[in-house]
Amino acid sequence: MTSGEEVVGRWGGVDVNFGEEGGRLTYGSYLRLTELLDQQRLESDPPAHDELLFITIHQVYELWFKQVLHELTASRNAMLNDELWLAQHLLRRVHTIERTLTQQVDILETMTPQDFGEFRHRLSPASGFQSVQFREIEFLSAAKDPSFVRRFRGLTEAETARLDQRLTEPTLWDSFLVVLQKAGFETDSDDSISDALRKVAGDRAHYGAVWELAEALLQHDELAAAWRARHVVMVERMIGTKPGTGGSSGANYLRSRLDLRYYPLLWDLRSSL
Ligand code: HEM
Ligand SMILES: N[C@@H](CC(=O)c1ccccc1NC=O)C(=O)O
Repeated sequence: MTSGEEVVGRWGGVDVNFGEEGGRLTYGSYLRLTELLDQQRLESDPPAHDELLFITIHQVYELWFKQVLHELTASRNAMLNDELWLAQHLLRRVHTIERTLTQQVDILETMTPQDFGEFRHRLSPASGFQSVQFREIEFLSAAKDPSFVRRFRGLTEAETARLDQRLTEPTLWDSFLVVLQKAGFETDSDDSISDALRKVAGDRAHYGAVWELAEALLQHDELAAAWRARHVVMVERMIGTKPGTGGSSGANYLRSRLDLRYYPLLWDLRSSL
């Protein structure tokens, strides 16, 4: 304990205090539950039964996106600092979150298209397309596309600043290239990078940590693709071929995003192994 803090109890043989100025921390105050549980406001009136589920699912997604950004940013920084074990450890945590995010679609699919139809017309022009954190994850992973920032409507200043920052800062791929350079490889062209990847893959005894990192990046890429595929099938089940509330062609637009890969050179490598 630091001096000046009041000891107000003992637990398991150790002195404990109950937070600042002796105010007792509770489960609810620590987790800010009054604020958190007061954030579900329905648009439908009279309230559509399933709208609470729809809002809850999306809010849970955004909380996990926040965590994913926290971990990916730290993993990127770890690569830049030559901390390869930490970088792959954090990526593995991200994988487990990403699997959970894809599984969550099952819960939303307990909603029928008819029940979604009760409140869907109230949502326009809002859409998942406007998820800033989702786009931050794409930018940080390596898929930087400034046109998304231009197409966003109604961004706050802080959100624009966050996206601009993600567009300028190093991606996970940039930091992986630094790892390859520090391992003695040239990375000035796709050919030299592919060459380096083949050497790493061919001598795992020597380049084990670099190989594990490459595999963890590929896994992140694969799990993002799995989410996109799961999302579009859910969309077809819910709204068929209707246009999206965000103004796109709907499932057609989403299908055009299915081939997106963050790390094409890691996929190309497969053909030469
Ligand atoms: C009933 C469930 C859902 C339907 C029918 C649906 C439908 C759509 C449609 C049609 C689009 C294309 C943009 C547009 O609106 O024009 C879209 C985009 C998107 N949705 Fe959903 N969505 C659903 C649930 C979710 C959930 C739970 C999330 C989780 C955050 C989500 C995240 C996104 C994201 C991130 C995009 C942009 C994808 C991209 O640009 O690649 N959606 N959604
Ligand atoms: N774009 C969906 C509506 C939707 O799913 C949505 C609406 C508002 C906020 C988030 C949403 N989720 C994903 O797109 C649709 O066209 O039905």
